[in-house]
Amino acid sequence: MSEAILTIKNVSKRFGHYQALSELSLTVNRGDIYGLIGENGAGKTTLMRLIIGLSALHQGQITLLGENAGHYQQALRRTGAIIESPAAFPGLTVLQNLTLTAKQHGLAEPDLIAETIAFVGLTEKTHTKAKHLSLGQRQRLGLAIAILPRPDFLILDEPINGLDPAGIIEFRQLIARLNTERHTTILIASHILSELYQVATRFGIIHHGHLIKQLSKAELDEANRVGLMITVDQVQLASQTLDQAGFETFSVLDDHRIWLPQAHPDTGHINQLLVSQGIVVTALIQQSGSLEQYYTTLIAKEDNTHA
Ligand SMILES: Nc1ncnc2c1ncn2[C@@H]1O[C@H](COP(=O)(O)OP(=O)(O)OP(=O)(O)O)[C@@H](O)[C@H]1O
Repeated sequence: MSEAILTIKNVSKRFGHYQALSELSLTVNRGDIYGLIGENGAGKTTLMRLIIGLSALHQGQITLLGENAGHYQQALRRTGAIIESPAAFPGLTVLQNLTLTAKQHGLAEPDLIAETIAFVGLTEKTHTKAKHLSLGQRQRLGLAIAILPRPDFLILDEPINGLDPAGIIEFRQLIARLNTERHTTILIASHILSELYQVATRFGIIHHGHLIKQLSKAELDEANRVGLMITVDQVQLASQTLDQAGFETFSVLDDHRIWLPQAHPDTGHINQLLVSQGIVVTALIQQSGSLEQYYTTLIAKEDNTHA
């Protein structure tokens, strides 16, 4: 069973008469890259601020790394966050900023700072003041500050806002490496859904302060009918061949077509496999919807229901 790193149960938050979050529940499991999606003002930042105790929780329950909000002892030490803007001091160099963070956390390992600077690709900028870094470099310095104490859990609010395409790809790769190499569980909010799709393993969609959907990437792909459509002359034989080759889930749609759900980058291999059995393959077509399409359709349905 998956271990929950963050559990949010029935959390509501009001600002005066304004209901920013309503009875919101979600779970982030160890190893997830959990993508939080929602339009401007949906409540993502409000939720992130509640999680790390920047804002007081009055209704509902938040459990972070086994401790309840309001009674955190170790949970915040094990959590890194970039919420709103990165925490670097503009007049300090990259090295000075990280030295300060190390002191604040009582970290004395001599190689940790240089390793972290290298991890985010800022070695050449070690002695450059934060205010002289480009936006992308400043974002990476913010990330370095957040990950220096090697947190188990990382919260990132719109970390790629304003970055150029190359900067976005670099940042996405850093997030993926943190997750695979350092096993960091990550909660990330972003409006750039095509990027979020590429990095996240689960998604939560917030709309007007409600969580309207939580789903895994596989469920999203299934809902979007992401998969491979194969058209052949002998559907029976093709089905047996795929079965024997270990393809577990596929459906025979009619006399000629087989549907393999989820993305299959190995179309060449599948083609070869079928052709080697004397099957004529007339088409192998990858079909894909997008997270953006899924999200806009869901929001439109939701708004219609409540119109
Ligand atoms: N301190 C506050 N006082 C009053 N209203 C607030 C406060 N903080 C947030 N809000 C309101 O709560 C709603 C949710 O804001 P929040 O910043 O969480 O949205 P968001 O999903 O992060 O949006 P964005 O994508 O624009 O960052 C907004 O309507 C905002 O104006």
